[in-house]
Parts: sequence; structure tokens; C-alpha cells
Amino acid sequence: MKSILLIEDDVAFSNMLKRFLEKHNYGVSISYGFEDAKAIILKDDFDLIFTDLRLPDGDGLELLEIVKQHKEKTPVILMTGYAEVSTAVKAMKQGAIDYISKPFNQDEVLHVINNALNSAPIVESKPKPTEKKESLSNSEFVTGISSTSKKLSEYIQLVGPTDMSVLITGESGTGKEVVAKSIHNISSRKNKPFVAVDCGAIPNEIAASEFFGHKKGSFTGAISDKKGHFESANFGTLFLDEVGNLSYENQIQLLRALQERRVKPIGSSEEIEVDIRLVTATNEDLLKAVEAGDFREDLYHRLNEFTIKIPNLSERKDDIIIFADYFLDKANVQLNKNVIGFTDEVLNIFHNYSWPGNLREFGNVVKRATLLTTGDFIEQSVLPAELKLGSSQGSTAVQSKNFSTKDNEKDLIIRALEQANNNKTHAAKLLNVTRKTLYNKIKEYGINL
Ligand SMILES: Nc1ncnc2c1ncn2[C@@H]1O[C@H](COP(=O)(O)OP(=O)(O)OP(=O)(O)O)[C@@H](O)[C@H]1O
Repeated sequence: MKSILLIEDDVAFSNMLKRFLEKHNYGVSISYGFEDAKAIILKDDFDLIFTDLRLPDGDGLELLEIVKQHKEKTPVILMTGYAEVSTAVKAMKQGAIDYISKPFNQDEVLHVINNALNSAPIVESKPKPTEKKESLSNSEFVTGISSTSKKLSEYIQLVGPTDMSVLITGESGTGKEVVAKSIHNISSRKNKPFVAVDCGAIPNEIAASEFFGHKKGSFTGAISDKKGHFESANFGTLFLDEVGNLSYENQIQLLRALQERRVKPIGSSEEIEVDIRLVTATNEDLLKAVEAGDFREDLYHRLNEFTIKIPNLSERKDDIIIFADYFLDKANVQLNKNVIGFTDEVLNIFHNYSWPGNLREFGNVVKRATLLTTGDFIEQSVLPAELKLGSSQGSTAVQSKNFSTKDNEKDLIIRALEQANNNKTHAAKLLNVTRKTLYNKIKEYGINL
């Protein structure tokens, strides 16, 4: 399979193109910016590099130069806008194998790529860029591109390799367990067990036996020896979800086990030494519970050597497209479907909805919509009603509604382009449409700035 590095900052467009090329048996890795692409190019080998001319933090011509210096034989195709064709010609003089002007259709892109690959010298395929893909599929953790997500990921990277106890806070469905798992995955304990326990689901009376285990016959119903979660997680990570639900008595037992690093199964006379890292999560304000006397302060400090707060999905709207694509990929695999992407209207609705159930709700919506979709793209007709209702109330929705009104659409585009100094990416953001839509509209109205 030929490998392509696609460098394009329009997330929706690049993911759609990726899926289309994958359907035609190419292996595609995506990079959304200059610096990231540069690092990938220097590290990995590809059969083809397909880059946008304009990137938020650099330009395609500079990338071309880097490829020519370090990976001389790798062909480079540039994607350009209308006004940029002369630059593209210049790029070809500098060694690009071809260029394609946006917007382009599917046949065109396949044609240019096939041509480039067939006329390019075959590159000895060294190990392909599997590392990144593997780490993504192994960890199932999507980082996101919003500033809040980047901060979250920085904290995980920072605290993950240490042995500190981490308290993860965040509303339901924000990804607390996923974060706990990624902390474990980058720690030195990664090859040891990760044991997740939902403290909200354990009845008080049996909590001690669940945590520390029991011996056969130690109480009615103890029909065999049972290993507790502490012992099961030995040398690994114990993740206690909804830790605020533990009774006061259970809190004391937990604190003692953590301090002494030893547990005694119920009915046993022997203590077992345990070496665990503790990661806990809660969606309530534990400090308030401490103040109210419902949660022990000493335990709180023991759990809270480092706190990570996960933002609500409504606070990381820049990640919507990334997560939409991630959930779509996942749903395609689970449901054995081959849906390519979302219509612009659907992305707008996703953007304007408040997502009270956070990423869990988002994943469910995309999965259900994938199941109901018979064509290539998810359309708004397969979305639940509450999403469309939420969307028409949002302020951004008013903007995009204006955008689709023929009368002032052209004016809006021109104003946005002027405001953005003709930077299409920026203008598309102002208009709340994808760059591809903007390019189509510019062509439709013959706008020439
Ligand atoms: N960063 C992420 N990357 C990929 N998937 C994620 C991410 N964060 C959350 N998810 C997905 O969102 C859903 C909810 O995540 P998770 O169960 O970790 O949330 P939670 O905060 O622990 O929820 P609860 O409080 O209800 O227990 C899961 O399907 C998970 O796969």
C-alpha cells in the first residue's frame, strides 16, 4: 500500500480526503500544520507528500524545500487556491511534481496522485509511520486541537510518568476514565494491570471485601477465596471512579491501605504488600464534600497530589470535527459501514449544540447516525431532534443562517475575506463554514479580491 502524508489545516476537509483515498487503497497520515509536518517528514518516509500551500504556521513552499533537502526522492504535490496558481507554477520549478487547484473533484485528485506516484522513482520503503497510528489505536485517546485539550494533554504527559496520585475531575462523559487509562499507558506500570472500579456501584457492606478480598467462609456468601481490587492491581494502577461516593468508613479503610501499603483480606490473618498507583475521579466538588464533613480531608490530600480537570465538550468546540471523525471511524468499524463524512449542515449543528452528555453523548449520536446513513455522508435528517433544536437557538447558527441567504451571502464572504486579510482559513472560521465550502462559494460568486 502506498503511503501519503496529507498536510492540510482544514480538519473536516482533510479527514474526508483521507477516507476517500483510503477507500482507494492508499495509507494516509494527516498533519494539520507546518511544524508538525516538518517533524513527521524528517522522521518518517512516505511515497508521496500532498500539502496545502497555505498552512497556519508556515507555507507549503518551505515544506517542499525541506523535502527536497532531506527526502529528495519523495514526490510533492501542492494544493492551491485560485489566486495561487502562479505560486504553484513556481513550486513546480522548485521541484514539486504537480499541483491541484481547489476546489477539486475526486477524479482529479486520484488522477494527480496516480500520475505522481507512477512517474516518481520508487522509494525504498523503510518502516512506515506506524508508530503514531499504533499509539493512537492502542491508547484510544484523542488529543484534540483546542487550547483546553492541549493543556489537558500536557498535564497527562507531565504527571503520567510519575508515581503521583491523580484526582481527575469533570462532568459525566467528559472522558475521565479515558484520561486515567492514558496516564497508566505512559507510566512505567503500563505493562501491569489497570483496574477500574466504580465506587458508586459498590454497596457499602461489601466494599471492604471488594477492595481487599476475602477468604472462603469468612462471611455468609463467601463461597470461595476472592482477590480484592488492590491485589489485582498490584504493580499497576488502581482507578477509583466516583470516589466521592465512598462511605466514611470505607474512606478510613482506603486511607489506611494507602498509608500502610498493605491490605488484609477479610478472614485472613496475613497481610499482603501492595504497590499500586492510585488514580481517582469524581464529578462532584470534593472540596465542598470535605467542608461539609462528608469526605475526609486527609484522604482528599492523599488522592490529590495532582488534579486534572477535564473540560466539558462545550468548552472545546474546536475539537468537534476531530472527535466527529474519530467516532465516525470507530462506528464504521463497529457497524461494518463505510460512511465518508458529514455534511456542512451537520457539522454546524454539532458545533452549535451544547452537548450536556459530553463526549459520551457525542459518540452515541455519531454511532446512531452512522447506522442510519445509507449514502456517503451523514445528513441532518438522521440526527436526533434535540440537536437540531439546540442548534437553531445558538448565536452562531444565526450567522450560518445568514450565510446561506443568497441576498447577503456574497457580501458576508467579501467582508469576512477583507477582515481576514484574504486568509481563507481565517475567513472560513469567521463565517463558521469549512474552507472547502468557502472556496466553492468564492468560485460560485466569482469573488476576486
Ligand atoms: N480523549 C478522548 N479520546 C477518545 N475518546 C474519548 C476521549 N474522551 C472521552 N472519550 C469517549 O467518551 C466516552 C466517555 O468517556 P469516559 O467513560 O472516560 O467518561 P467519564 O468522564 O469517565 O464518564 P462518567 O463520569 O459517566 O463515568 C467514551 O466512549 C470514550 O471512549
